Amino acid sequence: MSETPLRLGTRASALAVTQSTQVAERLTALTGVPVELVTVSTEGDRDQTSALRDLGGAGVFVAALREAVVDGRVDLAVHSLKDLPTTQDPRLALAAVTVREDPRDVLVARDGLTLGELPTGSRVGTGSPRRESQLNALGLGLEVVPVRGNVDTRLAKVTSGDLDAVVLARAGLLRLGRQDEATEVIDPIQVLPAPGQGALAIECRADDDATTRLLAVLDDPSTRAAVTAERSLLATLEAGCSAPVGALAEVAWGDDGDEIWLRAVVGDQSGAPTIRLSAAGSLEDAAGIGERLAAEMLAEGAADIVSRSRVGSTP
Ligand SMILES: NCc1[nH]cc(CCC(=O)O)c1CC(=O)O
Repeated sequence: MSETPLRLGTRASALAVTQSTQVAERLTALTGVPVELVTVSTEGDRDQTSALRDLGGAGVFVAALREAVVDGRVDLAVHSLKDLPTTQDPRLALAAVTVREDPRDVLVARDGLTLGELPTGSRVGTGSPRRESQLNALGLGLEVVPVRGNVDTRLAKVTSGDLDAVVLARAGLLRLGRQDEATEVIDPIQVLPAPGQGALAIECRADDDATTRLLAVLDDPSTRAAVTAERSLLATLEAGCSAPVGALAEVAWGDDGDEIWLRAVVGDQSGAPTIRLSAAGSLEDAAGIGERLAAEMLAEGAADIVSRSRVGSTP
């Protein structure tokens, strides 16, 4: 092919490279346009010791990639949608939301154990306030231990005996071909995933019409509607990725066409009761469903919980 390749910016982690490669190959297969990967290093990758919330949340992974797109070093970037802030950067277009992978969390425990089989006092690793609060709410007496690092580092903590278990996104394990290491797929009735979990977001410059049009072939409208409901809930709660908020929207065929069913949880790390609610509506009203459910949660006291989880003074 003689065409100039599109430059796709990616982080260097195994998961980022895998998902960027999968998107690049699919884009080339569907459009014939060649794509080359360009590695961009981010503060979240360089600093492995600080807790994520001290670095400013998972948004640090996204910021450096976005800068590379904005200043033209690359033409597009692939993000895990759950890591994207809910405020859209006006310099960028969310050109595609890919078909969602399994959005659920999994447990990877020693000796093939499930959550219900882990003895009281078991050490379960997660750096996510959302996972921590929901695990605590199960009342199993688990000790939640903060962990950071890429998927491989976290899995190694179980193999080495450092931890009894870790909780991870199933989507990440599936993309890396390591899904068989999970010992339980956690039912969302127990632990709701992060808004956007399992979907990929593809961004390009807002003024780059040619790339925007090209990337549209990767967009999945029903995934986009589901994550729109989840992310509008998160935005209305004024919560970010470091808040103990889980949400899952599912699209199903109903009497009046496609319908969205949205479930959400606002948990509390200090042991206050969690708030769990759900709502349903039409696909076209995805954003409205999220906003109204968030308003209901705020009326039940979610505002206090969310504001206590905020990083420093950032809004
Ligand atoms: N928190 C980091 C992160 N961001 C995206 C994924 C992979 C899953 C996805 O694409 O949603 C992960 C790993 C994890 O949570 O286990």
